[in-house]
Amino acid sequence: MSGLIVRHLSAGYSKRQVIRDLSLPAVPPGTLLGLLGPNASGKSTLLRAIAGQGRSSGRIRLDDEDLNLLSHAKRATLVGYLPQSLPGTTSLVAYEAVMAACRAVQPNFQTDAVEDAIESTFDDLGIGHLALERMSHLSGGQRQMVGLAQVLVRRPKLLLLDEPTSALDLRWQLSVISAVRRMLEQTGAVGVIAIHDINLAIRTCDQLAVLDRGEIIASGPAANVITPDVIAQAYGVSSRVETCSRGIPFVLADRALG
Ligand SMILES: Nc1ncnc2c1ncn2[C@@H]1O[C@H](COP(=O)(O)OP(=O)(O)OP(=O)(O)O)[C@@H](O)[C@H]1O
Repeated sequence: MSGLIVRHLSAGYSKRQVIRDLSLPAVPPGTLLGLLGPNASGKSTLLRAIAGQGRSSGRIRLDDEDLNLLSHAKRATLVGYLPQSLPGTTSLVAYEAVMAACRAVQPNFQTDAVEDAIESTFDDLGIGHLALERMSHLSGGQRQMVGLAQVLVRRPKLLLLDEPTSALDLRWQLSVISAVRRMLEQTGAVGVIAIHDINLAIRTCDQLAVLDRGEIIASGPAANVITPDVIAQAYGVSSRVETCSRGIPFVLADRALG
């Protein structure tokens, strides 16, 4: 089967197992899975494990390839992973930072092809005006967008994004998510995104999975997953799930429980 399959995954750190025997719903090509869950529930640990970083065991298949059996270099060409931390404040300009990220993974890429890919990625994200700015002169949100460009430019078959909108204002959140969705639709790649904004996740992801203490407590389409019970269990919050004028559910968090 095509797309991403994650089954019976366990992952953690030297002194701490965070995820035990976790399975995700299958993520078909061209679609986006949103990972929700409270702080420390294991979202980053899960994304890192799928990216091949840190200790893990279990089955991770992408389009019939077992990612755990691939070399580090081959896996890096297929998987684009954006960690939660923002790119560093180097003296490189944004264009060079994206070029360096591209070359790190695909050193044999033709210069013309890399330049075309960088320009179209900057255009897709609407950040052409940042291309010649030094990374050290960019705001946190601007650096986050350049970090995303470093991943999207490689057109990976699997996109793993750890809170890619955490530093962005409302307009750039929408712009970035649209660029990600367009890339998935155009290339048939698969996306998994960890995100704290439940309402943004409902509107932009094809399916959701809610993590709590390293376990998936609900998964599937937003309408089935986002219920006051699931929100109370995961976040310890009393909430209402209402329906907007476009028929899309949205969450109003009322108060912390207990
Ligand atoms: N490098 C590390 N070494 C040891 N434990 C870690 C390490 N990184 C994370 N943890 C622990 O793993 C657990 C899960 O953390 P993780 O970062 O995966 O959660 P998260 O859901 O992404 O959280 P947040 O929403 O706050 O980013 C936490 O208890 C955390 O303390």
